[in-house]
Amino acid sequence: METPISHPFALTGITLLISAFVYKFIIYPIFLSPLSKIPAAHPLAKVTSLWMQYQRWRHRDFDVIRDAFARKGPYVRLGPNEMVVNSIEGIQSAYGVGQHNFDKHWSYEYFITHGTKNMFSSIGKDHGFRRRRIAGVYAKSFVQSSPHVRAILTSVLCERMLPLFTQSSNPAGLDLVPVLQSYALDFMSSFMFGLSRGLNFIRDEKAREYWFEEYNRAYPAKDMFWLLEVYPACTRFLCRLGFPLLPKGHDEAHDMFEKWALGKIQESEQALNVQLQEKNDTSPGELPILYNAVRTGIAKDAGIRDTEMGEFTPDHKQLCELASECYDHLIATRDTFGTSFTYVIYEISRHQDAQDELRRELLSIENPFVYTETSRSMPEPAALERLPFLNAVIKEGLRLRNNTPGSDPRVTPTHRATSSVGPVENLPPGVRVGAYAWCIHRNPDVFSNPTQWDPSRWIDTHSRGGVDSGIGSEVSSDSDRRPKEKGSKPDKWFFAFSGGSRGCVGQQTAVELMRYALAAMYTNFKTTIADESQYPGDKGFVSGECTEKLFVRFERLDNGAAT
Ligand code: HEM
Repeated sequence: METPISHPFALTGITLLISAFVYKFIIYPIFLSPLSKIPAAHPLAKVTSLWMQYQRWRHRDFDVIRDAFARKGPYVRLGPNEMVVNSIEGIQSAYGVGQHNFDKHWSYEYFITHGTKNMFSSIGKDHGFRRRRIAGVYAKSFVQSSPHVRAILTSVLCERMLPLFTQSSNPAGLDLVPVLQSYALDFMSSFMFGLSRGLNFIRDEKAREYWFEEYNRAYPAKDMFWLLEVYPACTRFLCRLGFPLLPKGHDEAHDMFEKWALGKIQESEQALNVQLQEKNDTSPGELPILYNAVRTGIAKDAGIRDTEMGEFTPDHKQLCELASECYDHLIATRDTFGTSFTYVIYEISRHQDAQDELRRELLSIENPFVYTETSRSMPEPAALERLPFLNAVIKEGLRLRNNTPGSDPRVTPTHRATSSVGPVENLPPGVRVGAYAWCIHRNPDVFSNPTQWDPSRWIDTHSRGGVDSGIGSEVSSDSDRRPKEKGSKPDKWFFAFSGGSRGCVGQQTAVELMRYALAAMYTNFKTTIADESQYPGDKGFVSGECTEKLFVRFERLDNGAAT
């Protein structure tokens, strides 16, 4: 009797199946795919994404990618459908604007909260639409001129942070990481909800510690592989089966933050309602700025006119959308600002000559930020913006310490048949493309002695004409030393805030916060490193568990006069 396998049709079928398999999974990716022209980080990367996923699981992904760039050049293949880039042309393709803007990878869906998308987790037109609602309140012109922003900054800086530095006479120093995280979180939460509804972590250490602990449960740096690379639903299912992939209390911590954010939204709605009904001038700092911007956007989309805003009451779905957006900006702040800014201060504290130069510059302005029991005279934003050295130390710090452990992945979009990334053409939709500012900022052809902290690389001593701090300024100055002109090579390669239409919406605010804090600190204090044994310097990332510590000594100067 004839066995099924010896039947000629069955044999042909199996042969065809094997041929199709070999073609699709071996011949096509190795020889025919547009990605086959890109050197692979590892031979297996040509045919399977498992090699890269294994590196991610072991937290070795960054190391293997950095080594691959060194060995293979600026375009490296990580899988049959994945590549990373380390050139400005590559970045401009993947992180560009408009037509050139790629979609975000699905892993960003992890940042959906309250069952609804926010700007960070949305793609395509939906993203642009959400971003337009809030871009105005993050614009430099708004941040620098709003009396509410100034009131919040004065309160957080002069009533919370500077008194802490003044009291910090311990020779063992003050751990700066949580303090600077708190500075940004206190400011941003007040910017969102109004000063009296914002966080107060600089003063309330216990509340801060509890929040940070829960945060690490909700966003466990070590376990993010499971949440970002394996579908969260699948991860949760495996956890329910008993696999300990996520820390205990992960879901509860998430729920706690969602409830907390929704509560703040309800408080802000009540406060705003009173402000709209009374039509009085809101006390400085009390307007829930971000909440109001998102709420106005939602109301306008629902057809409410400006004159009817007082009668608008968001329903539950709209309140969730408001909570999701505002809470996401707190996550963005927690994950980036404190770590990057600590590094800026770390380098200034290690380089006393640079610190003296910075202090001289800060004391040279018309209204220096001298802080005493009775005087809190904050300079105007433009006076700080035009200081070349102040802006240079910020930019140099951000050059060396800015990156998340991941590559902020994009994917070639579905709305066109093929895309190009730098010289690599004809990429089909769905190819994952990533980049690391950490690597981009250490290119020796762009940044001489790239691993050296050197703020002078951001200063031109001879140029003339309009001055641009390179972090969003256009101010004229009489000094011979000017920030590097916009469009210079290092400036073009500056990628700390990412780029294009999905670049950091909070960058002007972040830089403003840094300028003011540095002006306050270095006009009035001298800083030195007390203990850096638990600090990774420029080797670390932003986000993560923030277990790093940097102890800094603060020495009060006599009314800001340099010692
Ligand atoms: C030094 C501090 C900061 C750094 C280095 C930084 C860096 C970045 C980067 C690299 C991105 C792009 C991420 C991606 O493509 O996946 C981003 C996006 C974003 N950042 Fe920041 N950021 C900082 C501070 C802030 C602050 C203070 C806020 C507060 C609002 C903020 C809010 C955001 C938001 C909402 C996005 C998403 C933008 C969008 O999807 O259109 N960031 N940031």
